[in-house]
Amino acid sequence: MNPGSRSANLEVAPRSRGPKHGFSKARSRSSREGFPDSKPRGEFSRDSVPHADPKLISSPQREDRNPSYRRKSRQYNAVDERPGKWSEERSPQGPHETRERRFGEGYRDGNRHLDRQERPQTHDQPRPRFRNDIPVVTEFSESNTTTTKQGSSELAAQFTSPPLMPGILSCLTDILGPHATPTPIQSLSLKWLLNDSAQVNPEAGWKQFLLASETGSGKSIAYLLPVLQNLKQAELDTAASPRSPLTTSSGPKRALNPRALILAPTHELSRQLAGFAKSLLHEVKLRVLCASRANMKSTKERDSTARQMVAQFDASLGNTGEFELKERSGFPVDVVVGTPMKLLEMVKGRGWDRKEISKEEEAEESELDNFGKPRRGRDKMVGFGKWRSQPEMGLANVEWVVVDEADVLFDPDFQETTRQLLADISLARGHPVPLPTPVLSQSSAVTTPASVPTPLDYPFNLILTSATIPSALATYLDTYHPKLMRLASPNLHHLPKTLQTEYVNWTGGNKLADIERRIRRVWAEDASMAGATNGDDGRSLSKVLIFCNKSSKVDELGTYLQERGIKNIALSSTSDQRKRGSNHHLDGFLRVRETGTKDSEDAANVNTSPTTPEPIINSDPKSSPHVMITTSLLSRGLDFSPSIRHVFIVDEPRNMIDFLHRAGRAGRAGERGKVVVFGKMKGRGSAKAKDVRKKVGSLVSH
Ligand SMILES: Nc1ncnc2c1ncn2[C@@H]1O[C@H](COP(=O)(O)OP(=O)(O)OP(=O)(O)O)[C@@H](O)[C@H]1O
Repeated sequence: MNPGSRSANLEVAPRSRGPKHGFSKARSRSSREGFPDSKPRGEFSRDSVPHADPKLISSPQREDRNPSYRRKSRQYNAVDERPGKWSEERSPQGPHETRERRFGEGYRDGNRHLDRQERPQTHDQPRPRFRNDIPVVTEFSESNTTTTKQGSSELAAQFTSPPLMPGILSCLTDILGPHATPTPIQSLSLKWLLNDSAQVNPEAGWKQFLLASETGSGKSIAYLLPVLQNLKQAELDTAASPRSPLTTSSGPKRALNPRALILAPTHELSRQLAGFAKSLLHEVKLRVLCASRANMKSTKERDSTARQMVAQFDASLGNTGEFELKERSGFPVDVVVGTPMKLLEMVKGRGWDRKEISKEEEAEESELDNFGKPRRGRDKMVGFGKWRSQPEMGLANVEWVVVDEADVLFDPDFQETTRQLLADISLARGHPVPLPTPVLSQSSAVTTPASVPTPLDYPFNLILTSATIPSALATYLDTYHPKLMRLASPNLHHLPKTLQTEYVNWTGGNKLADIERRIRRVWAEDASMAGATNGDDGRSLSKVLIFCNKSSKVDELGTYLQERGIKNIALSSTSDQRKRGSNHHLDGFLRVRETGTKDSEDAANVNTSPTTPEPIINSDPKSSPHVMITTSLLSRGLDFSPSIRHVFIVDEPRNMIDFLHRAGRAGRAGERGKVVVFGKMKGRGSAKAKDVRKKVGSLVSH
């Protein structure tokens, strides 16, 4: 810990003196691509923003000081928020339902809560009011933030200090290029997680960390490097007594006994993370499995077992022999990536969360669901024993757990599942922890303080990552993880520095036509830029990612653009493409890596060398989709291609957290990007619209 620390467990990386964003290589590439440097309309002057005190994120003084804002505020009134505008997002099912909606169509990934939103809703009950604005953390305030002047010298400026294993380092170099340097959050992670001497909890030996940094700042590498290196090192250390997952004393034998779990809110993100982890392991050969239900080629998901999953996983590797089965009876998978609900299903057996009912009840209930509708699919399976499958995964070997997008997975609606899994791991490892009953509310209070909550000391290393720390997560961490070491980048809770902001006014006519016009303008600018720089005939037309609040709007906009010759992919939680068992529905939009490795069914994104600009394949928007329309479903964690240089926010952001994540799908890894916020300039709701704009402005990096 730095001598100058005011807080015992929080460190913020010092501001880099090098490239502003810590992505030197990527930045030079984006410069080559000639992204316009001019300051966009509606952007606040970065100079007017005081340095990195997150408390000032919503500073009301900013626009007063900024003449640009006063001028622009006459032009843009941002967005309409008439009472009842969000009525479709409000749910008669109570706060659970409401929050599922608010977090973007719910992340329906094997998470039972999330399926509820798909059920028919009645509209005769009072609708709960939304809290429009979840404050973007006051947690990292000056009072407990260390600016680490002394600490800066201790932070890694290279990936070689502290040393990475040669195999991991060479894969990392393949991915990022030879000149890549760690981003601030990676420097912190290398210092605190990789360096064994930096034990935070020496008595217990288990580490608890939060990695918090803005979108696209490399949090995946920040946690993957220490986790993978540690796993490999442990394997080497026990080489004399070979690892034998099936011989653990506690718990029954399982096909899978991973040593690390990575939890993510969607299976799309799980696949991408699994693929990324694999790309770091070509040489050190640890085995990563993405436990995504949709991975299975079989449509009968009930028939899928861990054994089948591993078999398919092997098949997807093309029989390269890269990951050999070490024991005929077992599958030495080291890392399993998946949604908490999917992993729980593998641990407890599918159907573990269904209630047991009597035969009479069964007869009564089997035909109709709670809403009186005929049961279909999985919901039809009632009655213990008929639908419950055998557990497939053991947890006794788990020594590392990463909770990616921790603010979602510890959100009051999802934390029950996440914490159940963490408690199960603890139990399997012989150190049960209490499963706390109270769920923390959004406010800083505990809703049902049955007893004084006891801090959770899990018997494994726990890493939480997030680009945003809502107050609910801050409260949760304060309550249950007081010893957790918080590592934060200085740009936390701001938009990436390379992301510009632009406001577009609705013309007052057809909003869909306004959106179409703005898309065409993007391509016109691209074409003229390409023409001006290298005579390119428009091959470098960029792609546009559009976020709506509702599935119905996604479909409507998709159809409208399609009819006007703009091919697009409209994707919401209910889209059939999501069920196909791969990330192919995101093809052309996710970042592609160029090592020749096949993008396998279970998410293996291949490596890319940043020295080679990403190829623009079939860049005609008439023949291949250049527009993706979606909801917040795809706003979390996904590493979108640098060819997405524009994110359109066409519906009023539900809160600034959601906004940061949506906007952050562009401007990643030092690439230039632009977030275009559509809004209504005049008429009702202008006060709130100004408020939205003010808040967005205060997220701009300085
Ligand atoms: N040190 C680095 N130099 C250059 N590029 C990097 C570096 N670290 C990571 N990247 C690249 O940055 C991109 C974004 O990384 P990543 O997805 O881990 O960001 P993130 O912080 O997890 O974002 P989000 O909050 O949206 O999940 C990836 O393509 C990754 O390869």
